[in-house]
Amino acid sequence: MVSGAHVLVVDSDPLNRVVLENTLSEDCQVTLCDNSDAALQVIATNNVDLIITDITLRERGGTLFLQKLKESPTTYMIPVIIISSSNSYSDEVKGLQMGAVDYITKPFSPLIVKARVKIHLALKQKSDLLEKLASIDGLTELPNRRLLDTHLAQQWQLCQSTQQSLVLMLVDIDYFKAYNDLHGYAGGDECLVKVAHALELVIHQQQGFVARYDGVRFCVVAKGLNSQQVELLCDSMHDAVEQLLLPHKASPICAHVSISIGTTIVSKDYSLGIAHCFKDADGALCAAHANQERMVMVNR
Ligand SMILES: Nc1nc2c(ncn2[C@@H]2O[C@H](COP(=O)(O)OP(=O)(O)OP(=O)(O)O)[C@@H](O)[C@H]2O)c(=O)[nH]1
Repeated sequence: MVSGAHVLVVDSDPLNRVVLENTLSEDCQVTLCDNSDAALQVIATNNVDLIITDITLRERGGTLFLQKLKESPTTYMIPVIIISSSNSYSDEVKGLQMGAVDYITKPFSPLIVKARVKIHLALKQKSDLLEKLASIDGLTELPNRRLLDTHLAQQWQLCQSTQQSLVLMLVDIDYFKAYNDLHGYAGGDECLVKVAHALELVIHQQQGFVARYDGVRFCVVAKGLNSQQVELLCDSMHDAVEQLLLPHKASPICAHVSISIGTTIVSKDYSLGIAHCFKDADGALCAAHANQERMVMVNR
């Protein structure tokens, strides 16, 4: 069994709940619910790895529960095993077609339930790992461009509907080609990792999001900040990188590795769209480089 996994048992029959708890609690954390509404509350506030439910697919409540789980972007990946008193072939097909990973009929053998739970937890663990690997940058371990795109699309919608400002920053390490030439590509890699972690510390303190955007550029997404707060945040990012004290003898502007930042704040004109926002931040970053300014900001 996958140690530390959290299994949610949803069954209206108290005896079944006890049997399932006894079967699984040796290897997993088990939470018991006697109805689907209580189960949805548990799922909303806890990390659940697998659900075992006795839903009856001929009843609307049963199909609705499974449908809700499979339609929500936060729960669709939780494997669901149906344990049903119906041994009808069509109910089994329906359950599997609606997204359940397995269908066990009552009366069930605890050992079979245990074995199947073990298989589905192991598969879930592997798919979680794949999902993680597909979303992080291999060098810096920051979120990658794929995760950035998903996060930004969500934040854009949220900020637009709640009338909060959305801040998008492009952060570039100055004279990095020269740094690579001096320290070698491996030395450049080490520098990238250190800068990434320094930025991550500052941005996470502000509940923001930082990803590796491309090459030596990072992208920061934050919300609800005004121009002054953005300036303070940029100062903290500059300080964090400069305090790493990574010598950069080839830089004409600083004895140590430094960064430049191009920023867009969108607070009025969301009709511009995300692509335009990136164009603004990129333009601001070019202006920061050209004028040797630490940060250039565009307000929309
Ligand atoms: N070590 C290392 N270098 C990289 C990586 N990705 C991109 N680079 C290098 O980073 C350098 C980026 O150079 P540029 O951004 O074009 O130019 P720059 O020297 O930083 O000049 P300014 O942007 O004007 O400050 C290039 O030489 C790339 O080959 C990486 O993952 N590791």
